[in-house]
Amino acid sequence: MTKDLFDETPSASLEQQQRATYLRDLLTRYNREYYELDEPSVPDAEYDRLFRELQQLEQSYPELQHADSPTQKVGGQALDAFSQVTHETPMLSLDNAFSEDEFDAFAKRVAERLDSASDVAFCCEPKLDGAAVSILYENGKLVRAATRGDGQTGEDITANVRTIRNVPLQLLEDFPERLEVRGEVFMPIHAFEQYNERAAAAGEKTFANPRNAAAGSLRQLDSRMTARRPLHFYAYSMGVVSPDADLAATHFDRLHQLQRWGLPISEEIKLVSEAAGCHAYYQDILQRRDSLRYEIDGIVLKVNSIALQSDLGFVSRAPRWAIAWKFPAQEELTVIRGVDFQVGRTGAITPVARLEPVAVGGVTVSNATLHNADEIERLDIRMGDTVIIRRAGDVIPQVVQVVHERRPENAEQIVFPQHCPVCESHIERAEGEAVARCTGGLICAAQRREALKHFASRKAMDIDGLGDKLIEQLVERDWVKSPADLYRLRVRELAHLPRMGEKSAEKIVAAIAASKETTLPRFLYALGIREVGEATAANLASHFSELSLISTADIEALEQVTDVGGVVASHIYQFFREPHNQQVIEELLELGIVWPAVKKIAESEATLAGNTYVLTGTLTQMTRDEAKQALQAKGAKVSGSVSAKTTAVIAGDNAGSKLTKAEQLGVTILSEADLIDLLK
Ligand SMILES: NC(=O)c1ccc[n+]([C@@H]2O[C@H](COP(=O)([O-])OP(=O)(O)OC[C@H]3O[C@@H](n4cnc5c(N)ncnc54)[C@H](O)[C@@H]3O)[C@@H](O)[C@H]2O)c1
Ligand SMILES: [Zn+2]
Repeated sequence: MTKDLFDETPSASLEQQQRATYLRDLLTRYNREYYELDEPSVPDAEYDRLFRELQQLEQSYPELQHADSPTQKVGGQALDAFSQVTHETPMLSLDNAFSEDEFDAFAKRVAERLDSASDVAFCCEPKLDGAAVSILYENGKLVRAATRGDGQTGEDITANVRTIRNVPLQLLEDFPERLEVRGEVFMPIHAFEQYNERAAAAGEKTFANPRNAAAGSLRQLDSRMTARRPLHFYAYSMGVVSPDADLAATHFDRLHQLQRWGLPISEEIKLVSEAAGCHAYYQDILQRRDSLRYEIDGIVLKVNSIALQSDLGFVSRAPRWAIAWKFPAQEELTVIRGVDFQVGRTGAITPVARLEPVAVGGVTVSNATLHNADEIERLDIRMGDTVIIRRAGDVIPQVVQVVHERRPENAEQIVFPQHCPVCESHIERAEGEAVARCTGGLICAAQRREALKHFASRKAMDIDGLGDKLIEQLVERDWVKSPADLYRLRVRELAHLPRMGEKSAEKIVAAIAASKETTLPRFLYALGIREVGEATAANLASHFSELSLISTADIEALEQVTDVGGVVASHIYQFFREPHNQQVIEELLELGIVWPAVKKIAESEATLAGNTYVLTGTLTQMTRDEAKQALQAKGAKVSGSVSAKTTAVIAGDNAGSKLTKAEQLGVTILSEADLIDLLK
């Protein structure tokens, strides 16, 4: 194709025309999702990039310009479900700057247009990330509130805005007869987190970010729903005001006028005397971004003089006298390349997504937590998916949602492993629990530290002087990999550790050796089997009396033990099925761990075998513990809760709810005297 040398405006290629149409359609759909449904499918950063691209195409090729292009419009349509409000003056959007250069270009344009020799003062404000509202006061009373809608027509949300606690229903003295206030409704971060936690627990819909939460809450059809959402409001400008009102001549002063009339404004608003001051403001707020109570996506800089604002005027969708200087995006698009399964210090398995590295919130992120198997299912994530990831503040990056339309064909399902990636032990997930865990508590390198601390602790093997710090040193040096290795430590080695002399090393080795003489309950407890505390360990010991009987018992047999339910029984069962755990136990026994035999009840003495008792209230002849031991010595089970399986409830003085429950279930009730008879 030959190019006409005299034609100054080149014409768009077919490809560019198609691209422009594609972008217009796509952005129109994204607008609908964002403004009308409060459910965007891509992050703002992606929207902004596509918007820019379309803007640039339209600028380079004027024939591509369209009156109904998203670049010429504000917001989205008002929903029919609300009655509509026509704005007396349009509610506009803001132009964006994404870099210092872009801000400087804006400041230069302003100066040139104003032909001003002197510096222009700017009012600097945080750009709150919520939803714009217009609130009308007549004779000081709140009479109407509306969303921005498409800028011309918004939705009547008066009832909802009335529920926002810091929006005054009545203005304070001196107010103009008629006053329209414009500002942002947003949800403070901690309120957003609390809201989501509660919604998730109740199985309700959660919001991806505080902006969607605010916009969605504001447009509830039932204002009682809005009232339950912790929304907040800050005013940022005046709309129409009675002509006779005595208004200040600058934007900054007008904001403080609003404040005097009782309207809340942000505490971060600042006046600077020239464009350079905006740079410092940007840096200052950016640095403090993560410590603010609310989310902001940038700052807004406005020419302070109202007269100069009028001189500058507007373009189709935004004023020429203001700009939004955006911060690095906190949400971005990226692709899931793989999933790693990390093992935490307590054996919890956390799936972590490996991402195509992407800049979010000012840093490059290449991992994001997926929390657990439920979360993978809830998000419906597959390998190769394009996802929105979010990194706000110091919080670990999260995957917020999958962009389903970008899923590649044959995207593979993420399979949760059956075996620990660190030690290859079996992974188990208790019923009703979100977290899956490695069962190799004794040998898993990932859990070593915690397992050893527990093993040595006072109520377990009670090893004097083997504190947390020392254990950490031993683990770091790889001297101790399992509890058995503790008994192989030598004075010579230990004495090499920093701040450890020969004397203290000797003491510790002696203390470790002394711990070999223990009791079966202590030893069981020291193994760190999930949910096996001291009491359960003691019950196990007295029920089975021998370790080999416990380690080979099936779940049914384990459930016979006092206070051992299905979940605990399966933890115990799994633990002893793990070959690594068996091996460590064998080593420990070979290294000389011993305990006095637990007296097995002779069958002739087990007169109460098969019976389950519950003790409640205060006994006078003995303590409850003594009663319990006496019953157990006769082969009975003693349980903490009453059920239909309970043989009898033994009620002392002031027995409470357990007695009531027994009565309800028709369980036999015995007195202390009956108990004494029973024990004879
Ligand atoms: N993810 C998506 O699919 C999607 C779709 C549409 C729009 N968007 C996002 O929304 C942006 C466009 O939205 P917009 O037209 O509301 O513009 P904007 O959010 O860029 O700026 C205008 C808005 O800023 C708000 N604002 C906050 N603090 C302010 C202050 N101190 N002074 C004045 N205004 C203040 C007001 O609500 C105002 O309407 C896009 O840049 C994009 O990030 C995203
Ligand atoms: Zn493991």
